[in-house]
Amino acid sequence: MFITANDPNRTSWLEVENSSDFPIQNIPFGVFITKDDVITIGTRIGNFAIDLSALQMLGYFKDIELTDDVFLQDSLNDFIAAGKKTWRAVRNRVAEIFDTKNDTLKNNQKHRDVIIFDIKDIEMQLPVLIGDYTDFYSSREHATNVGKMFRDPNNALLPNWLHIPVGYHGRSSTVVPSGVNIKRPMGQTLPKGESLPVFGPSKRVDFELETGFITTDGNLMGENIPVNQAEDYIFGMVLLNDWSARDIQTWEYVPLGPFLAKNFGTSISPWVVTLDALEPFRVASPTQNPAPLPYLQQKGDKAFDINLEVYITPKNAEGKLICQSNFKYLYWTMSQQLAHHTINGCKINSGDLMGSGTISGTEPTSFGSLLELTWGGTKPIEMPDGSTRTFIEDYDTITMKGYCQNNEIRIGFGEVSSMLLPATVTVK
Ligand SMILES: O=C(O)/C=C/C(=O)CC(=O)CC(=O)O
Ligand SMILES: [Ca+2]
Ligand SMILES: [Mg+2]
Repeated sequence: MFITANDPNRTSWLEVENSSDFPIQNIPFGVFITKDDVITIGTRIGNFAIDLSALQMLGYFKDIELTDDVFLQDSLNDFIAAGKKTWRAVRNRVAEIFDTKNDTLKNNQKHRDVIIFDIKDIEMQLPVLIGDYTDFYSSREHATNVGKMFRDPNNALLPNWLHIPVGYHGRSSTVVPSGVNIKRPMGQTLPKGESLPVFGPSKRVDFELETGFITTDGNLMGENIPVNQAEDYIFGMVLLNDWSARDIQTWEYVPLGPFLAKNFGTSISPWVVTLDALEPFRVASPTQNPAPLPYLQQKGDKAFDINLEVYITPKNAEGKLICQSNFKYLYWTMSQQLAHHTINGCKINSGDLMGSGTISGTEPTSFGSLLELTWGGTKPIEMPDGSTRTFIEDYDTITMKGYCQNNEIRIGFGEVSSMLLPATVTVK
């Protein structure tokens, strides 16, 4: 089916500012609650949230094969399970309904009243019920920087890294949407020069600039998803902040990898931007040398040109843009990550979340974590209020933004923005 929703010349009868991340060509999916406490699946155009369950009930999706109440849900899981043809049909239809040339809904005030909400009048929720969360480690620059600091500056990249999209299984219970604040974790750390650990609040809380992709059911247990079909099983992408406690991490990670340093909070942006919407921004990923094993060899361009930004904002003070990176820098693609994840027969479900791994580029201003930006805390960042940062302070807000832009359209993700709260000691 043709992706008519991507027509760059289409305009909407809903007002959309030029700088908006959500023109009529985006049509992301999310879950929101209205002032009347109705929870529903919706989309967004400009600063308007659109209730898809109301559109379905009022007959606007009549000829699309959909189960009853598929949008009157508190998660996207069932809709995602319906598969790519259905997502595409719904996006195409939403584009038609809100097209300037179509005045059916435009002229029906009764329908408009129950379908369209000002974005200020709704509250975004976690878009999916996340069964499993996996986090990859796919930026060569990030892996090299961390390897230099944590291990051996002369052999920064471990020998498996150029052959395997390395990852670890994370924890879905603490994945939260933008706006939910994160508490500084307590834990064990090994003070410098000591041989015994101490217990207390982490002193090195960090962010990791990542994106995440959300899957649909693609395989049975014991089967794999081939690399060149993997995109059929990717519903869409979000921005992701993998909050990380570096002091807890360095002490605990040997030999099984991150554990408590990374499962106290993972924040995601609430609107899932479909791969279909990102199609105009498809680009090549970095050349891979050595060539990966055949099951990881992909045909065609599998990366997307997504500009990424990170801001740090102290309480009641001016914020600062501290990182500018791009999704296209990643060495391993989402297709390779999904193919690798399933090559042993691991089952992927509708609503699983896969983190890209920290997205760093070659320039120091493109490093995707404070660990790298301040080089292990040795190069503090100056803030507009005169204070400095090595790691995140209590009441700092971390905001990540992401958008694609060409000379015709802008497709964005909005933001993921959350504050770090002080630790509370719950263990006596
Ligand atoms: O190299 C290590 O020991 C650990 C690296 C990380 O902290 C990275 C991680 O969570 C994966 C990523 O975001 O790239
Ligand atoms: Ca990470
Ligand atoms: Mg995390």
